[in-house]
Amino acid sequence: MTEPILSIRDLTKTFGGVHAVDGVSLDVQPQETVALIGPNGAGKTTFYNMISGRMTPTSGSIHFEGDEITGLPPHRISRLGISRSFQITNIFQELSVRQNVEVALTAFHGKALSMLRLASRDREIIDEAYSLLERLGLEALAEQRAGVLSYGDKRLLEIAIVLATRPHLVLLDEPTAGMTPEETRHVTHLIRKLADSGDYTFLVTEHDMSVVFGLADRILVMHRGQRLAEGTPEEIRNDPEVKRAYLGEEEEEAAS
Ligand SMILES: Nc1ncnc2c1ncn2[C@@H]1O[C@H](COP(=O)(O)OP(=O)(O)OP(=O)(O)O)[C@@H](O)[C@H]1O
Repeated sequence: MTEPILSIRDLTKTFGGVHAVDGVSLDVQPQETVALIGPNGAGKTTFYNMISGRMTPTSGSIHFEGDEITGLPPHRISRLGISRSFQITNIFQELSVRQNVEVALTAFHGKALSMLRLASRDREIIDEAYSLLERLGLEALAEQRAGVLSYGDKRLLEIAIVLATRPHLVLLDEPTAGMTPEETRHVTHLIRKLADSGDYTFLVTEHDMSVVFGLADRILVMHRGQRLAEGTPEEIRNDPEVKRAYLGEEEEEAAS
């Protein structure tokens, strides 16, 4: 068996008396797509924030590619190869779709981030930008101003920008949140293709179960900060405890 790319042991975060994440362990193998799911307040965001360095764990450890990264600041973690896609916060609205990816690639390749550099039209960067846009199905929109893209296409551009930094592990935060059903299907299909290419390892949080079951090789279910279950989509779909946790949530909502 290969070494996990990400290895998390007994990760815990408490806020006062609240155990937001309570002793959760997880291994992610290279090229795997793992989904992290759970009802509202399960601790998913806190778990993610600890991996990306936005929050320091109360206890437990996180190893990435064999090195301990527990408690490192976000910029160090990102430099080591973990990238997190936020909801369209990295996009330069006034630049074209292509230029947005070129800026990310230029920064990644350590070249001077000037418009002059962009204007010089470095062949390597142009080719790589087009290849990324093609992988995200955005090549026809390459010359559009990013600000006029649909919400779904902006989220795809955000993923292209994240991939431009050649991350070894990509954290996708609800990649289809706020999308129409058609956009959701399209984005799920594209991420599945990226995952199937074997070039990426994904850790995904998502509320939409059709997306989770369409994407994940393995699913970790959290509930009230703890690990409730872990398994293949099939195992999770049929797990009575998982059903109960989600049904319980619906019953609570119905009663309130
Ligand atoms: N900064 C904080 N201070 C205090 N409590 C917090 C803080 N962040 C999260 N919590 C609590 O920790 C628990 C887990 O929250 P978290 O946001 O991680 O859950 P989640 O699974 O991401 O939920 P959702 O699906 O609703 O986004 C909740 O009870 C929440 O109120």
